[in-house]
Amino acid sequence: MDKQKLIESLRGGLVVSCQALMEEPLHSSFIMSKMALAGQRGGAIGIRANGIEDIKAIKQEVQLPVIGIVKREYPDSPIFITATMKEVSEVVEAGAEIIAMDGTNRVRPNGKSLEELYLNIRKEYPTVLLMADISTVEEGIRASELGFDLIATTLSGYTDDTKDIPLPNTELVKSLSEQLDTPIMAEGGYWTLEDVEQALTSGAHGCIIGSAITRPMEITKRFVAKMSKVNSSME
Ligand SMILES: CC(=O)N[C@H](C=O)[C@@H](O)[C@H](O)[C@H](O)COP(=O)(O)O
Repeated sequence: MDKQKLIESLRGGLVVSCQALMEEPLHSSFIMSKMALAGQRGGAIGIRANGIEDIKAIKQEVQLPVIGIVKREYPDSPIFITATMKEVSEVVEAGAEIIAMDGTNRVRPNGKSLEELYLNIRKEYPTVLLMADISTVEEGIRASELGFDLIATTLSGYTDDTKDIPLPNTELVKSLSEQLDTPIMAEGGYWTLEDVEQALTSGAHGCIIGSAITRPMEITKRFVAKMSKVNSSME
């Protein structure tokens, strides 16, 4: 599929993020591939996944385009989503159609700038689609100026500058989609049907949902918290 067709195929649709890190109960490429299959059968138009093994397992199980990342922590930087060329190469090698990477203005590993990494990727892999995971309007604008194909609001709420902003941040979606032609994917903290309606009416190109669909421990916690509250109010 060519770049434009792939971007168009995401319009108005749901991407299911299938991720379980080492410390999570569902950590397993097999389980993630079945989560992806459930997403595909449910009508999702794409899958977001972390790590070579998960991406490969998912690509064997579903026919949907995959937005790939590699989460890895570095001692000299807070950036953990596809932070360097090493992770980019891993995502490409795993066969993901779209590479998502941190697009914030924070210090990157080895002191590299976002622009340096971006240019390097375009040189090495001229045909891949690139998604910038950003946290603020300024970062979204910068990512668009650099030439990213897609922007996602993934990191709003997860950086020092945005940690107090309530999620989902549909204001960020609205502001970016009003100012930019680059498609904006709503991602981060979407839990309800009203949230996705708000994302689309705010101009989102599509919506990426993880925890509310693929993290049963988090879903359980949410119900338990609500029930505890109700229980205490009835005492
Ligand atoms: C901040 C961060 O590390 N976000 C990650 C990015 O890939 C995932 O852990 C999230 O699940 C994903 O962004 C979807 O968001 P939510 O699970 O809230 O629907």
